[in-house]
Amino acid sequence: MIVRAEHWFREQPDVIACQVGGRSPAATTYGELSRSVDHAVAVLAGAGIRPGMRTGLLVPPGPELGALAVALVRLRAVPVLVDPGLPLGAIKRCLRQAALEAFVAIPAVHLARRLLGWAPDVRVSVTVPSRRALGSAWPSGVPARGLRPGEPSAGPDDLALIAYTSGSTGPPKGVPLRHRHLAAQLSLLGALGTVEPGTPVLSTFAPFALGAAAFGATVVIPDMDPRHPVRADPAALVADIRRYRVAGMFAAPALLDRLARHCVTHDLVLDTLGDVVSAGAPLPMPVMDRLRGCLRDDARVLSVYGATECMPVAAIESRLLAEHAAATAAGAGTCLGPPLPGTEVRVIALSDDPVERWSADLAVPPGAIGEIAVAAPTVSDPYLDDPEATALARIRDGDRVWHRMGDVGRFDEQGRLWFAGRKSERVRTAGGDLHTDQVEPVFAAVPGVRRTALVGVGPAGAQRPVLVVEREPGSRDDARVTADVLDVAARHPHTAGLRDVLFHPGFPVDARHNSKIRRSELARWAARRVRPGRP
Ligand SMILES: Nc1ncnc2c1ncn2[C@@H]1O[C@H](COP(=O)(O)OP(=O)(O)OP(=O)(O)O)[C@@H](O)[C@H]1O
Repeated sequence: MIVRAEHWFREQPDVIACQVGGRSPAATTYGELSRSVDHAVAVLAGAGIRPGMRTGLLVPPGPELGALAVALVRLRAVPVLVDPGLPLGAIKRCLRQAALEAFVAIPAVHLARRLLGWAPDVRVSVTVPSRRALGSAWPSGVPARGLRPGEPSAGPDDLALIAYTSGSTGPPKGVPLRHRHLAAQLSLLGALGTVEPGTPVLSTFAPFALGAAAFGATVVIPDMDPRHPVRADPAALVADIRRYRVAGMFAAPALLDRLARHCVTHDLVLDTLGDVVSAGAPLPMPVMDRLRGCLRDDARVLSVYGATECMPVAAIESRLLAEHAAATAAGAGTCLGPPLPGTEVRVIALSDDPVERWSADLAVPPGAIGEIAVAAPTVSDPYLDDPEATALARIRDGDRVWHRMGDVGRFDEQGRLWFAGRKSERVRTAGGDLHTDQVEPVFAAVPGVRRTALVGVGPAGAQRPVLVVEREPGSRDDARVTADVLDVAARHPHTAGLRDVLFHPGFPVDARHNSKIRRSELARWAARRVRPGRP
């Protein structure tokens, strides 16, 4: 990754690497970024950052973050990236688990660290002034000492960074990624053809922005609070997309929906956008349709499937997704597309127990539903300091390792993978398991329904399925929506047993993408409103 970024410093010094959008725009070229990296290397090394040091990096998206990330990698330190939108207690837990030795952050984060007792063992602390150019605003008086000539750069097996899962089904888990994992991610991202040198790409997710810079793109950073991506102002996003002639965009489904709704209301077409990448959760069919309506006819919308532990696994373009719309609406799940090159996917029997070693009898018959398992060069190291979670997620197979995605899915006859829901969120009724993504899309077209979440109330094996509905703003009354939902439910064998419909004002969602519904939380909420078991 570092090698690739350095390549663009030399190759296209005058091309804009980072364009901060919004009301205080600022552009940084690759040449300027290169000088910022040199400066940051000198400052970080002078402050005492050494190879292998785990370094919390809590700096908002922008050229500073880019320069610091490259500088840390050049110093062979290990950046630790934590989602800023997590609850404070979860941030503390992540930082403690990472056993940080150094901390690079903006003043507000340093203040929080001191007040809340985050990362008490940190020996090196570096403050980055908020939203200012590194070169001018960096504290002076620090002994500048860069890399000594001949110092080795990071190799493929060296630890590159520590990321965290988004924590939508439990506490976030630490994911150590080596340089070879990142290289494999970038090569698959490159093959998707969405990021080109010098092309303006807008990203609402910092790691994708860093990845785009590795391709020499002009990364447009919108003025938004990274703690709440879904609250980003769609009018400001549209303004950035137009002003900087953005050709590619990365955003999670919930934010794409917000953007598309704004465009529909104001009759806008985003005619510079040729490529939109969505990831983090299924791209619901109504969202995809709405989004397509705001793009050029030849624009591509790619829904990418993967996880922090192995990204990307599969991808599907909206036209192919649309071909499966009827199947999805009938309860087949969401098509994820074929596995990407070099990524082997198998479907194994559903179980909540660890599986130590691979054996042939783990695989389900072709087409049957089970847990999605992946073996690929992108599969990360075991979880940080969490042998229990690792045992539940990894299967050894000679010199390979299978990563259990914790997702339920299947293959179709064309070798395409389908998503049925998350394993831990399946609803276990007396009549068998119900999978959330085979149920919720059935109700996507019911008037007044914005989205739904299937949850179970009661003990596993005797759970009562409850459909929780989030209404369209200003929509019809509850009784009519309920009647329509139950009417649609009665038309499909797998939903015919549904009796309970509840209305919720706003679903709890994950901190990173604000797109994954936190169904375990909704299940507790529902349990207070319906009686368990059959009436
Ligand atoms: N295109 C997609 N379609 C369907 N689901 C997706 C897609 N992209 C990502 N996901 C979901 O996101 C999951 C990966 O999310 P991530 O790595 O951010 O953490 P998480 O698994 O949600 O976190 P935790 O394990 O802490 O709950 C996948 O396993 C899958 O459930």
